[in-house]
Amino acid sequence: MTSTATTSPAVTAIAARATGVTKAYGTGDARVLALDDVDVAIEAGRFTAIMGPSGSGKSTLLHVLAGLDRPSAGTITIGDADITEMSDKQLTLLRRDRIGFIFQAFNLLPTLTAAENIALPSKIAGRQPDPLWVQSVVETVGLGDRLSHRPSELSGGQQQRVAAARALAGKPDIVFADEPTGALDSRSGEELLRFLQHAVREMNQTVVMVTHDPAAAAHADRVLFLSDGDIVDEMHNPTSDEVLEYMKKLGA
Ligand SMILES: Nc1ncnc2c1ncn2[C@@H]1O[C@H](COP(=O)(O)OP(=O)(O)OP(=O)(O)O)[C@@H](O)[C@H]1O
Repeated sequence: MTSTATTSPAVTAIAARATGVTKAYGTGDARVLALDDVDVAIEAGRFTAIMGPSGSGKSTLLHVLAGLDRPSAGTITIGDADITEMSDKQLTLLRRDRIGFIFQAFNLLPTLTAAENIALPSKIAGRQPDPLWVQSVVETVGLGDRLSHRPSELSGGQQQRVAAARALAGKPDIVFADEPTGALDSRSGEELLRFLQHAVREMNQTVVMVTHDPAAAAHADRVLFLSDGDIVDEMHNPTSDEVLEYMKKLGA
């Protein structure tokens, strides 16, 4: 017997969506199709990891979703906004006001303290961040008395946690992280991933992370697998071993 809808499916808000997204680089013989007709919805309040072999299109997908690069075809929405319709200026403002970024290189300003680095994006935007929110981000990131230190006085792991706190301080609609643990030792990487996990589970943030590391991907709620420019599969609440096995199947 097939059961008809006795319970309605949970309605999940979509933080970002790609529809029919293609990204080509170069022309003629040198043309590379980095993304080939990708459709994906990134759910709000969840931690999504993007994995795939080298050259499969992970960074390109992250960059077009985040409005750092424009697709050759297809549409990207952030919340209700179609960012592919936006002018460069509108896109810059959207990135500034609604998106948080964490890159492999921490990109902190060396002359500012950790606390000043965290506050900088809001300051540039002329916004007064919610002090209680910033306090909870800073407490969770566990930097304690290091907040008054400059980046050169912090370990790589501490610097990346400052960068993560900076990305979250403005309470963005979505945070994009490109290989955020790539330059960290495994213990520092684990601390950063726990912080991102906490930001999603306890603070209802939305995080999308590209990673090469199955152990990092296992911190996510959902892992998307890319191969040759398209999403070929996904896993929910995976273990590191399950992700590793699947990556072997993809020939990575
Ligand atoms: N600016 C560019 N110009 C030309 N080709 C590019 C450019 N950026 C990426 N590509 C090509 O697009 C494809 C996808 O690249 P992308 O960097 O998105 O893959 P990736 O999965 O993130 O790779 P990796 O894991 O090695 O970082 C590759 O073939 C790459 O060489």
